[in-house]
Amino acid sequence: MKTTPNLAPPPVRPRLDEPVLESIANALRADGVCVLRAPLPPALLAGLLRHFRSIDDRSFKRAGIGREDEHQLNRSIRSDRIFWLDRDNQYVSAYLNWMEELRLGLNRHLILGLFDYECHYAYYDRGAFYKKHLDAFQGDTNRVLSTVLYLTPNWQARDGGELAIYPSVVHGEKETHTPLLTVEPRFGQMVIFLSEEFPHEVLPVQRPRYSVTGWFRVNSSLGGTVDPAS
Ligand SMILES: O=C(O)CCC(=O)C(=O)O
Ligand SMILES: [Fe+2]
Repeated sequence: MKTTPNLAPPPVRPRLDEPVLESIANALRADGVCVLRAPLPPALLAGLLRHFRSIDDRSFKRAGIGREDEHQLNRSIRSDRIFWLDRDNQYVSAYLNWMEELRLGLNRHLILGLFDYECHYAYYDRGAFYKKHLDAFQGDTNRVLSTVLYLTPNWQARDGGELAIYPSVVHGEKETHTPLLTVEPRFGQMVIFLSEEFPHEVLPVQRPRYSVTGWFRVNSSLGGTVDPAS
């Protein structure tokens, strides 16, 4: 007799506990950056990675620089491939629910006026990188907070692909080349930082690297239209 596989129930609503929210808000207020070792349940992480891996290679696009011009490709700056997310998948939907709780919580704690969240999967094949950049230029964008959730299973130091975050560049001062901190892309780890503040780069990857990158945005559009995700 054929048996139906015993599928685990979907992770309906992973909780964002108040103490965790407070620690994120405090770190962002004090340092502008926050690293969380494992904020999401393993079942959700596994579901996301399964979904990520099930997507056809051809659906992943070469990432452009700047949201407005997807065609402005510059492989010397970045060589990852991306897939924008929506609520079609139950695990993505659960992730977006958690992010929505975080958005509301951060608005309560930090009065940031975060309006929405957009995110994509990012796939870095062996040899891929993303050179030093800012996710937002002051006054020129509505991205306020950048988030990255890492999904590479069993990451080891020799796999590379660390995220190096550099100190904020003060106008007129020389840029430093020593990172403020280096985030290892360990499975389940998440980093959140102020998009306009910190230049950062993804060091060359030695083994396929999986992540979910996203941005909390403010609605800075005129005339009531929110600019769409590219
Ligand atoms: O994956 C990371 O660690 C950072 C990615 C990034 O900086 C970006 O996509 O803008
Ligand atoms: Fe970035």
